[in-house]
Amino acid sequence: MQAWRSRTVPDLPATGEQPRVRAYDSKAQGLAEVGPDGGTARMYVCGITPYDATHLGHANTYVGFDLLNRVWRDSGLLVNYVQNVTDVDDPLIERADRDGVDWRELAEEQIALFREDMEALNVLAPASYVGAVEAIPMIVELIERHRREGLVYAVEDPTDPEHPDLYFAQASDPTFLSLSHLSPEEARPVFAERGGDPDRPGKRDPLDALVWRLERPGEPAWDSPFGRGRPGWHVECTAIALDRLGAAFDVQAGGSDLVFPHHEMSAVEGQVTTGEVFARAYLHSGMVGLDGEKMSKSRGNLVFVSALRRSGVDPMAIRLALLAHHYRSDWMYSDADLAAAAERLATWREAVRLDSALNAEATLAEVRAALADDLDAPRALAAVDAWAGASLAMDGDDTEAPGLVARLADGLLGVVL
Ligand SMILES: Nc1ncnc2c1ncn2[C@@H]1O[C@H](COS(=O)(=O)NC(=O)[C@@H](N)CS)[C@@H](O)[C@H]1O
Ligand SMILES: [Zn+2]
Repeated sequence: MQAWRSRTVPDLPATGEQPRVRAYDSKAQGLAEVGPDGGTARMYVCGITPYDATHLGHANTYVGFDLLNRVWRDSGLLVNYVQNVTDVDDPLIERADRDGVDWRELAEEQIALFREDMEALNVLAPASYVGAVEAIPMIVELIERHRREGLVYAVEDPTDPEHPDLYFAQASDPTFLSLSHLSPEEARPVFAERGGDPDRPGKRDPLDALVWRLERPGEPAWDSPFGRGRPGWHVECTAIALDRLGAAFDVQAGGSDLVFPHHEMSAVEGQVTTGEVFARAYLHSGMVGLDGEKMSKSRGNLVFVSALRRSGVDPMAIRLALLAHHYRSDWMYSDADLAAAAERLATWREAVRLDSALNAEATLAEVRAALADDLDAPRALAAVDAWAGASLAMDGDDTEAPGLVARLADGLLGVVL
């Protein structure tokens, strides 16, 4: 599937020894260096389920991990960034049914909107942007392999004997639950809340995840050696990541609501396939809320990037409103966030238009140090605030500085001044 267009990332001068970027790894439950010493960094950031796109929660997650992409590039690494689109799954079909539209059309229209929003927010496009539907052949191949190895079994469900759907046996990977650090008892309600079916009769373990749902009337279905049907959610990301990135890629990322079951399940299904870790680190962004509740499709309390853009809000102000909060923090969005961001944007733009200003090499070094420390964007923004404020208050004679800050704002923070 086609991704979107990315602005070129400006080159920035060296400022001494570059610190290796560290980020909080949910599995290790601590900061870990992420990415290789050299060569190509490999990152998989789970993509949208294409309806209600692109709300500020989605944007918070993609802008957050866009920083890692930019920091890696700035340190001289190439980046192989892969993102999926869950363009077939229960929630999408349910929404299409609710709105009386074809689920394919809904997906198509929402993916187009998502691409536009990502481009406007200056999020660098993934090298591979892969839809679940187009990935079905590789998903079927992976399930067939797991079936041959006895890792996937048909559920003999007395309440639904015609549909012995296929499930992945979590017991096949002893490291199951080591990503979320949940006990089976804690995991069970979370699984039920996020698309799982722990109470289905006939499963070997309540936490076993669906990998292939046999065709029901009115549901989309594709041929497979194990009957017409469609893929489960988690196996989609395992198949795409293994196909495009291979085993033990550097980072698997997404919002904190993906830790369990989604990333846990994708990881075990990947690990039993390759015998290696699925990802070396698992990074998760915090939840953006509105009026006291997490912004979510089910609640419908959503603020859309496209609506803000249509109302004349500069997408760079939206990006700055997001960057003002640490990517791992849960926070409540309010219009005040946007107003403050617009102010900051105006100040930065005024300062980079000065003919000369205060030297900005220390600012560049501070922004780099901040982002290398668990993508600390608020600290990076404060460094640029300090340079802009001081440069607007007194005459600086460095004619290179304004251009350098404009380039570092774009290259490292994705903020185009
Ligand atoms: N309120 C929110 N705040 C922050 N991130 C959010 C919020 N809601 C959703 N996200 C993140 O946005 C990304 C896309 O969410 S989604 O559209 O529901 N899609 C999915 O989770 C799956 N298609 C991943 S394979 C996920 O990483 C999710 O964690
Ligand atoms: Zn995913």
